[in-house]
This record gives sequence, structure tokens and C-alpha cells, in this order.
Amino acid sequence: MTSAELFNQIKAKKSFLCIGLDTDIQKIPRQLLDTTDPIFAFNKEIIDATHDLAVAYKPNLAFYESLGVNGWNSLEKTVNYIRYNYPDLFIIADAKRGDIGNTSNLYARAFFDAMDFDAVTVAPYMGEDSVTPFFTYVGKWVILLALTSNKGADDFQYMTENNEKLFERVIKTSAKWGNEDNMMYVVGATRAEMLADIRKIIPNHFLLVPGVGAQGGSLEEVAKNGLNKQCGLLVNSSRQIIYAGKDEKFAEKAREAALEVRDEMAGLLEKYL
Ligand SMILES: O=c1ccn([C@@H]2O[C@H](COP(=O)(O)O)[C@@H](O)[C@H]2O)c(=O)[nH]1
Repeated sequence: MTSAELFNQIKAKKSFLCIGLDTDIQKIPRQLLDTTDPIFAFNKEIIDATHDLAVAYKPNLAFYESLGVNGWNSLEKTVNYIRYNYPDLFIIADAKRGDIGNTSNLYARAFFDAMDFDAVTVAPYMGEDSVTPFFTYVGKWVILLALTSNKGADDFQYMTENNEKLFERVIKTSAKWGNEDNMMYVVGATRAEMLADIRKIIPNHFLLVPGVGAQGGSLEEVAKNGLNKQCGLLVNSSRQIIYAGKDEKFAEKAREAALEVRDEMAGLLEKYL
């Protein structure tokens, strides 16, 4: 998918919502535990209930890998389900990968060939040769961790040399490896005060922004400082949406929670775009 196609979806749905499928076997409604694949059954109901309100879904790999081979099966079924039933949706593997070149090649093959994700999150620490193998798949995206939403972002990401913070250096350098149609950046909503500075470096790239909802980031602040001419934002919310309800009405409750976020997004697009 190109950035223009993504923007078309955003305009059509008045939404830049990415729903995080952080599906935890210990948190899903009990009635699903009797099905053959409870994780997939949960995801399927969430997706069916929310697909018209979101432009992207982001399964976080940890939730699937922690279940071994069953988790991988649930993940693959989830990706295929979205792809065949809702082909316009953008699917992100939140895997935070990256390794020496020949290993990154195989990560790319895993997410873009063996599975049909549109994008994979990648950690920048190992540098250019750990990132560029992902670009060999045309139409697929790298989403590079730039400024993360967690407290530990303070440990390294703000380190400053010659008036330049480490995350700014990461963005400036890596922007030369890819382009606006194959590269996005993760910037936490809890760091929204940095978005205006980030937009000076990369005015046109899409940003994946986790940290609203359960982590307390402000959607209004993110939109005010982060929106660009093509929207340029995918804002993720996981727990606040998928665990909005705990009983048999969980999908209905998830829809209500997603609708609330989508309505706020529609207003923000109107206000700032
Ligand atoms: O900086 C980051 C990078 C990734 N994440 C991931 O996004 C979701 C957030 O979940 P919520 O339930 O909406 O808090 C989760 O998968 C994280 O691993 C992040 O939060 N911050």
C-alpha cells in the first residue's frame, strides 16, 4: 500500500485509528476458551465489529509468540482473515526486529512473504544494514522505533550531542535509507511535545503513534503537533479498545470504544487538516 492509498482510506473513514491486537489469553472472555482457537476467535470478533472505524490493525508479536506454535497459527489466521475480508486495511507486525543483514533478510521474508503483513516495526540500534533488507519487498513498510512511549525512552533516546538528541539523529540518518512510501516512525503519544520538532525533520512521513488510551497520551496533542497534509498519523490503541468489555458483549463494547476514538479523530481531522 502507498502513502496516498493509506491517506485515501483515512479520508474515507475519517479515521487514523490503528487497533492493537494485543490479545492475551488471560484477558479474553471465558466463553471463547472452549473454541478451538480462542485467540483467533477473539480477534475475528473484534475485527468484524470495528473494521469500518479503523484503517490499520497491529498485532503485537509477543502476545502470539508467548503461546508457541498455537500463537503463530492464530497470528497467521488473523492476518489472512483481515487480508481476505477487509483488503483495504493496513496490517502491522509489531515485532521490533532488526539484526545483521542476512538475518534481517529472513525477518523480512517471514513478515512479508511467509505472512502477508504490510509493515513491520524495526529497532534502529544495529544501523543501516539491519534495516535495508526490509525494503526489498515493494509496497511493504519499515516502521522504525524513534521515540518510544515508555518511561525507559529517557534512558538513551534523549541523549544529546551537538544540540541533537539521539532520536533526532536516528530519524535524520535513517530517513536517507528509505522514503515516504516505505518508511514510518514510531513516536509515543506520551511524547507528543516532541512532535513539532520531529515534523521539522520529517514533514511528510507517516508516524505510528502508540500510547493513547491505557498509557494516557492525548490524542488532541498528537493531532495538533503531528498531523501533516496527508494526515501522516496512525494512532494505535490496544487495551482500551479490545478489553473495553469483558463478557459476551466484548465485541460490541470494543466497537463503542473504537467509535468514541474515531469520532474524536474525525473532529481533529476537520480542525487541523
Ligand atoms: O513506543 C512504543 C512502541 C510500541 N508500543 C506498543 O503499542 C501497543 C500499545 O498498547 P496500549 O494497550 O494501547 O497501551 C503495545 O503493543 C505496545 O507494545 C508502545 O506502547 N510504545
